[in-house]
Amino acid sequence: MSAAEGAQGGRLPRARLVVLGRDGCGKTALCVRFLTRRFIGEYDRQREVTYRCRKEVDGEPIELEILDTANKQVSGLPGHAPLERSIRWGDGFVLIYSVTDRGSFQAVSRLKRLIDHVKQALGIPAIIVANKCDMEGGRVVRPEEGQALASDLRCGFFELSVADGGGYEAVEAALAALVREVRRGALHSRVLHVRRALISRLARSKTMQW
Ligand SMILES: Nc1nc2c(ncn2[C@@H]2O[C@H](COP(=O)(O)OP(=O)(O)OP(=O)(O)O)[C@@H](O)[C@H]2O)c(=O)[nH]1
Repeated sequence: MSAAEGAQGGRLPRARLVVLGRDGCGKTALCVRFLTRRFIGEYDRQREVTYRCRKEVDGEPIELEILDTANKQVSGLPGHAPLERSIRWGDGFVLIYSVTDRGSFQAVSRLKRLIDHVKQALGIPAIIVANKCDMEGGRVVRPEEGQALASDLRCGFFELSVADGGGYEAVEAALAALVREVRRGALHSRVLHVRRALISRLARSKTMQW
């Protein structure tokens, strides 16, 4: 796991985050907002892009790689090979939908199931972001529905607008929560690793005594 590897190898800890969601829900806008603090209205992007940046979360520096997946991948659900490759690569996941698009909301459960399936594990760090809450007039997904889905899937939940004045702070808070989860997961696997090593060493020394 990259966050753990970095800490042990003396390099800056790293985490790989993957942004997943239906086309047009604001994946690129979210990434660009996080990286540049700006909201840029239109993008012409067909392929996935990986962004790299250094940030501080809770006063500790971290190197982030953020994969902005292409919409083609998500509409190809389930079992689309490039999407599965992206999921295998990631340590933590942003599942984003637009509150103005029920289809994007429905895609979140399918994406989460795919993550659990590809990773063959439960409790993979993931957050749900309900985007475009500035478009109250066009809202078709209520905040309670998003909250209920997040509790069901055991994910953090953030309703925000990437476009709004406070968009940067909201996106930063959401991604910081995800980084914390990734760090917790990395710590947990380090503890398990040490525990396994100790048990096997103990077993070996007992064998020698006999
Ligand atoms: N009003 C409003 N518009 C937004 C918001 N976030 C993104 N948009 C707009 O929604 C459209 C789609 O945003 P993108 O970031 O390209 O969405 P995407 O999920 O990357 O789309 P694909 O690349 O097609 O998968 C753009 O016109 C954005 O300007 C938001 O919070 N509020």
